[in-house]
Amino acid sequence: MIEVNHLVKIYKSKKKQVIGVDNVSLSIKEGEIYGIIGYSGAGKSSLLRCLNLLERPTSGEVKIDGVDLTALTSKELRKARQKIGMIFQHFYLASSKTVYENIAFALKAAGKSPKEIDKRVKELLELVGLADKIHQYPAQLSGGQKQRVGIARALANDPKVLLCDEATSALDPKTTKSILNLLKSINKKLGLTIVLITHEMEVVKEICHRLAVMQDGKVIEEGPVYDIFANPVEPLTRDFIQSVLQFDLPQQLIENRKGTIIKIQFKGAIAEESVVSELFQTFKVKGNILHGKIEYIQEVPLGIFIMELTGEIPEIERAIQYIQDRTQNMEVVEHVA
Ligand SMILES: Nc1ncnc2c1ncn2[C@@H]1O[C@H](COP(=O)(O)OP(=O)(O)OP(=O)(O)O)[C@@H](O)[C@H]1O
Repeated sequence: MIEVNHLVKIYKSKKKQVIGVDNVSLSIKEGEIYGIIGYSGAGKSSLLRCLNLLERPTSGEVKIDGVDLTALTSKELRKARQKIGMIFQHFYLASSKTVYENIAFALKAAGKSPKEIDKRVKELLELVGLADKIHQYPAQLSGGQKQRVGIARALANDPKVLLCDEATSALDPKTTKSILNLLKSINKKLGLTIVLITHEMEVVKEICHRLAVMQDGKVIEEGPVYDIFANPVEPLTRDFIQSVLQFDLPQQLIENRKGTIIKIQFKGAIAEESVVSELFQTFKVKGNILHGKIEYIQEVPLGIFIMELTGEIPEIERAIQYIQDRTQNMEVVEHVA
């Protein structure tokens, strides 16, 4: 659906040049929600804006449905852009126009008749749950409602792709969740491909299928969200995951313990099995859970437990082997002989 090949974006001024995107190649599948995460200045906006050529890449290709956007004439590009909707952190609604007029504007620009426009605006407002706000002005709406208008406007001309530029960053957590749920349901209902940039792992965890982590203009890690949560490779990726799943115990707490401290990660179906309770039935060890959490990522459980085991050393060793065999993912944090 979206192919990005060796994309480079360099901003040049008289005095210096800044690299926004540094040789990024990506492939985003049709119907997928694809997240791009990174700290401020990592190059997320530059990359996203190159996907619809709001920024023209310095070099490289952006193909949507096999068509290289960088090779189109401006007329062809205007047409191609109708298939790529975009929503923004600060909504960018026209303050002097009603909700109806804000959405109708996008349809008028695409040459639709007044009758078609009327029908479509009403359909879109139903879809985003704002039918009762049709004649309100943006100033009369909450942030979440404004973003719903932004989404309706972006969907007006039946795009195949929706680009979301920090679409929930200006919203409180509850409103963020409701906008993410709306995006999720649109993705399912319309089969829309969604690309979103964010600096919040919580957003990624909530709705993305795949993820790219950006740093200094480069994609440093990429893959299915579950796999990245379960096995982050790069330190920056671990940092982002820590913000959602606190895996580590304070060193002071570990130092005050007398037993062997182990960290177990349960992935997928095993997270729902009774490995821990079977452990205590099978071996003469005592266990003290110091930390435990199960998160659901794409509805698949990912569990983390940090436990202190006490008892005879050979029995602890057998217990550790048992957990290792069952989970294939266990680490001894502190071994106390
Ligand atoms: N129009 C521009 N002119 C010059 N430099 C730019 C321009 N836009 C972005 N940059 C630079 O490119 C780099 C990447 O910026 P970009 O906005 O893409 O990052 P980001 O990850 O989206 O950050 P943020 O989350 O703060 O928006 C930064 O060093 C930035 O200063």
